[in-house]
Amino acid sequence: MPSHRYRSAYEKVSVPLTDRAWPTARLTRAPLWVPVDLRDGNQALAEPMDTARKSEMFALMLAMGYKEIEVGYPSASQTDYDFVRHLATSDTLPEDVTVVVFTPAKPDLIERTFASIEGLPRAMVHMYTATAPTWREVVLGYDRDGLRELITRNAALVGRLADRHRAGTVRLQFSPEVFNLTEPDYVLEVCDSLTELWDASPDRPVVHNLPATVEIASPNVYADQIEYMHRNLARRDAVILSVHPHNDRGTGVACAELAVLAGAQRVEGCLFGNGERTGNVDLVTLGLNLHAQGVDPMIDFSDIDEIRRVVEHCNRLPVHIRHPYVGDLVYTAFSGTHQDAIKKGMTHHAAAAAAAGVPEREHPWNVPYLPIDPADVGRGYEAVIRVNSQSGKGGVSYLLQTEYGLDLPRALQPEFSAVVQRATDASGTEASAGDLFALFHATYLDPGTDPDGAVVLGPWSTNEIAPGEHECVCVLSAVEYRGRGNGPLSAFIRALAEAGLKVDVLTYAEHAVDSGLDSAAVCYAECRVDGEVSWGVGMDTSVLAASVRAVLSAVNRAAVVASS
Ligand SMILES: CC(=O)SCCNC(=O)CCNC(=O)[C@H](O)C(C)(C)COP(=O)(O)OP(=O)(O)OC[C@H]1O[C@@H](n2cnc3c(N)ncnc32)[C@H](O)[C@@H]1OP(=O)(O)O
Ligand SMILES: CC(C)C(=O)C(=O)O
Ligand SMILES: [Mg+2]
Repeated sequence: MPSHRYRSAYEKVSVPLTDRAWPTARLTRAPLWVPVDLRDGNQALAEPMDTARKSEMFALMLAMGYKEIEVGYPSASQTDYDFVRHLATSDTLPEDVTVVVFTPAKPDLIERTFASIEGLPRAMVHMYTATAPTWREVVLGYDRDGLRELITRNAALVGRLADRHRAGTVRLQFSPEVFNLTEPDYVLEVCDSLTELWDASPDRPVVHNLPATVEIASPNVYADQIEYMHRNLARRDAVILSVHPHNDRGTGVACAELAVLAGAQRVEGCLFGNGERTGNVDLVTLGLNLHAQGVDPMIDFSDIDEIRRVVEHCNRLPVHIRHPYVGDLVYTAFSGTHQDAIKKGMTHHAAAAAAAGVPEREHPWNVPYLPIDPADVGRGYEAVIRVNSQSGKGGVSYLLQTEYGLDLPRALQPEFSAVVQRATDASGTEASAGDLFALFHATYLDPGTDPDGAVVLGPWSTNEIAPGEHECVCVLSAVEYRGRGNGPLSAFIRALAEAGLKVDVLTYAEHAVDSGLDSAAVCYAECRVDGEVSWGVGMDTSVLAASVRAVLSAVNRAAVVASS
């Protein structure tokens, strides 16, 4: 790899900060969130959104609770211009929502931008110019002074046009694009001059938005850059310090979080991280990271699948199945030890909530391997555990319990899990809950084994012939037998002995499959049959019939176990 062609970030940016405070700060409340999907996300799409898709995405953002939304670059395209006009003329903008429009520092484009917002009750005009050395010299063709002069000249125009609108209805924002590669003293100089020019005050604050336009350094470097600005910006109480991370190094979320620790009050990003190249920072992950720390993100993520559906439709891009908080697989465990821990954690959670007398949805969440309760974002538990050849007894028994009401005794779980493992190893595929039940049925409830060797139960009955003495009469493989015992099941076991089958019941368990009088009972019996130990299971609406079938199942399975 020709790594020598690249320079360390520490050589490119040097921040004069030594006593940084961000490492010990805490995230205690949500910053102001500004989705920029309709501008930055949109400019990165192969097929930019038309008015219908823009409207759908905008409606989603309103429903989620965003209060500032960047809606476009109206001087760049007719679609964006028309969308802003639509908002200005439709009179549907909620009173607590401000739209942001984006413009470069070019007089004709600034004027068109202001034309687009005519009639809007509130708007923020966001002017940007790249300030980093390579952009100054190679792209724009200015030195430091020349570029500052261009910025202030165009900012003055922005200020004059804003003043022509009804007082206080237009707020102003500036972004020194590629802030993260710009000399800190130069950014301060430029931002401070605009704060003064626009006469910002605490009740009319300016937004200075400091983008990591192309992420080039580890998040601690960005945090240092933001803390330096936070401490040194003039009229700090008249400035809203905003950040705009991209994700080129895959650390956009970390940059945003550390930037907030370092003093940022506002974060721009996109839903599920759409945006130029590797994307803008993901506002959904940021919001739900706060939620998972006990901090209200002030955004409604309670139906995350619907949010994803709208975003995928509007962007015409899929969200990855492993995307944090929303991917199809992010609340799913395939591996055995994770499933075991989740099953125990869920059971413990339900019991702890019941003991505390609160609904499960209100009780503090502490389930291994699941950072949040999937129900918080509208996801069900059914997909939490899925079974393949990497799975163990915990997952298999969890699915049989949650989907079919079968509470397998602990000692039976490893045996059935081995049966599942053989099947999934052989198929190489996942086994659904339905597949598991079919396998369970075929293994225990209807073994359908060697018809010659199997004991077939014909008509049978039991009677209490004297207090505490029961008789069983049964047909076993077409021959009638009788047996007596102190209960109906022991009478049946004696009848089996008459047929030459010596059976001892070692473990016995039973439960109703559902609640209610008509519910089926399931019985599990671990038996020693002529020296061979095996499990049998029976299911019937009568508990006695289920127990007789369980013992017979153990008898027939013992023959299979002995011959295998
Ligand atoms: C980091 C960001 O996301 S920045 C936003 C980028 N978004 C977009 O570019 C999407 C929309 N853009 C467009 O549709 C077009 O670029 C337009 C309509 C705005 C302009 O198109 P054109 O007039 O054809 O210019 P083009 O984009 O090719 O070139 C940019 C020109 O503006 C200059 N420029 C670029 N940014 C700025 C700025 N912020 N302020 C002032 N001038 C700028 C460049 O130096 C270049 O000038 P030159 O023609 O003298 O060399
Ligand atoms: C805020 C603007 C200029 C931007 O999208 C960026 O720098 O990434
Ligand atoms: Mg950007």
